[in-house]
Amino acid sequence: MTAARDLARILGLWRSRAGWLTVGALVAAASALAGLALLALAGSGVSQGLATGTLAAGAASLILMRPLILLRPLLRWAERMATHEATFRALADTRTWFFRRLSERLSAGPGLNRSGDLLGRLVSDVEALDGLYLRALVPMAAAASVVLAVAVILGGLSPALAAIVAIPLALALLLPVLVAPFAARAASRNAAATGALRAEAVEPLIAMEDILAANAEPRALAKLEAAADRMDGERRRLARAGSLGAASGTLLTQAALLGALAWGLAGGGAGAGAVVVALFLVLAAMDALGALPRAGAALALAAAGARRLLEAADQPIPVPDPPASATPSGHAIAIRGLSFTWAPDRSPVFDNLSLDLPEGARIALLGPSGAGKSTLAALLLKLAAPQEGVITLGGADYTTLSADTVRARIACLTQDATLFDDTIAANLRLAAPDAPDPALWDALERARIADLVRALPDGLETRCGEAGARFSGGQARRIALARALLSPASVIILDEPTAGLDAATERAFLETLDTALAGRSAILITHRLIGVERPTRILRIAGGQALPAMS
Ligand SMILES: Nc1ncnc2c1ncn2[C@@H]1O[C@H](COP(=O)(O)OP(=O)(O)OP(=O)(O)O)[C@@H](O)[C@H]1O
Repeated sequence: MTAARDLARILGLWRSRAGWLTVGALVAAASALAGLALLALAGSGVSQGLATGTLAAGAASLILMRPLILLRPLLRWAERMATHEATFRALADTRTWFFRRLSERLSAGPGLNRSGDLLGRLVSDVEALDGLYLRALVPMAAAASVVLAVAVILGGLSPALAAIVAIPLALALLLPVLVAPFAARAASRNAAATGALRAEAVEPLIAMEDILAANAEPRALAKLEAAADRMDGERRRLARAGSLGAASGTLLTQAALLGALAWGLAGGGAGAGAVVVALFLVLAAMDALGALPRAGAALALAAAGARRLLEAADQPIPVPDPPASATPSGHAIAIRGLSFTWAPDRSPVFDNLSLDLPEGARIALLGPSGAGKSTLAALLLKLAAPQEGVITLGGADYTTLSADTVRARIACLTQDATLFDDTIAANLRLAAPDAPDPALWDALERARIADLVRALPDGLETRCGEAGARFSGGQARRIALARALLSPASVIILDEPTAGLDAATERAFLETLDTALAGRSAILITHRLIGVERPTRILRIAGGQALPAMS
């Protein structure tokens, strides 16, 4: 039941592709019917030959067969083209939809899932959905039209013969829905095992240096092998359900074949000619029905994929947007009576915290590790929402502001800011897509990294490597800092901006903080001040409160 509901929701996502999907199914049905017509004509030719003692009597059928002989491969080709085109479009839509849903849900908070598992959902679970259309719905539509045509053709010759042949064939049509529940458990475990395998592979690959340094390679490999074994086991179980379906399909088509023969031998009314036609029709139907047992496993796999996608996509949004955003007047920030905990079973990070950041102010926020400095940044960026208290930006309550509105006014250099595997210019333009090159150089100058970039043969076009691997930690941090400084936002949060910088560069950057942040408000999150930052206020986060502090 849940499976049917999940699959119906996925089909709902594909609504805008209904045209392509319907054309694909219709062409597939036409192609199957052309195959049926070909063998029906062959059967009728042979039966006329049998009746007159010479195959020449079937010449009329042969003439009719000629266009079909050309049409059939043409329809097959068109079927492949149309069904695959429809699938590619529907799956592309699903991926975009899923990615958007994830981006709304994973911005902060306790990790929903391991990244490798989420990657699995985005790739293999979405791919499993192609089976819903390509391997289940399309073959089922084609087979149903063939069985219907067999019943109609034979019904014209003999209703009894039509019943004997069409009933087992119609039963074979039910195979996908009968096989799917048997395959469901294995399919769902297979999907989970595939996700786990990806997670076991992705995590060590991302952190390979740490794995090698700890001599933990054999352990990582053993976990990977165990996950692969689990996945293989489930795939074997799935294959068993598929073979059971295939055997039942063969049994049913043979029952139709033998039924027609037995009816003929027993001297059924319509004569040998009708039996020959019936035999040819069953042979033609076997082609279309042959795909159905696989359709059962495909349905189960698609349902398992759909469940995993919807499970992740339906997580509650940590900070829902209001239906329409208010517009802040200015960018002064005020926090009143804020209480926040990351999860109900965790101790609160803030308890009745109040804080003001007037326009143009620069607050230095100090506090021991784990005090909640980065959590405050997450709350100000609307990546998390307080359980109690009010935050306002330019006089507007955060609950009336969309995340986009807030993030257009508040930029942040997070503690673990990442560089992407693209050029330096593209990494910088994440913050300001239309910024011209001189603005990029200006931001790099302010972050004290322009000289290094200038010395690179490709300058701004130098690729950063995955997670900025091309650069040292401190260099990558300064490029990320330049990105934050490039942002046109009026409030900048700098979470440990000088982490990874040597003392001289740190001092040089902090001394120029005034120019770097000219005209903007700023929150400087740091463990310690070195005396050159010139903040307008210094606060210490401790015990869930922001208290005035001496540096
Ligand atoms: N995304 C998150 N999900 C769940 N808990 C979190 C998350 N971020 C922080 N926490 C928890 O909130 C508390 C405050 O952490 P936070 O990172 O805000 O401290 P911090 O003052 O920035 O520390 P540090 O100086 O070490 O960076 C910690 O107990 C931490 O475990």
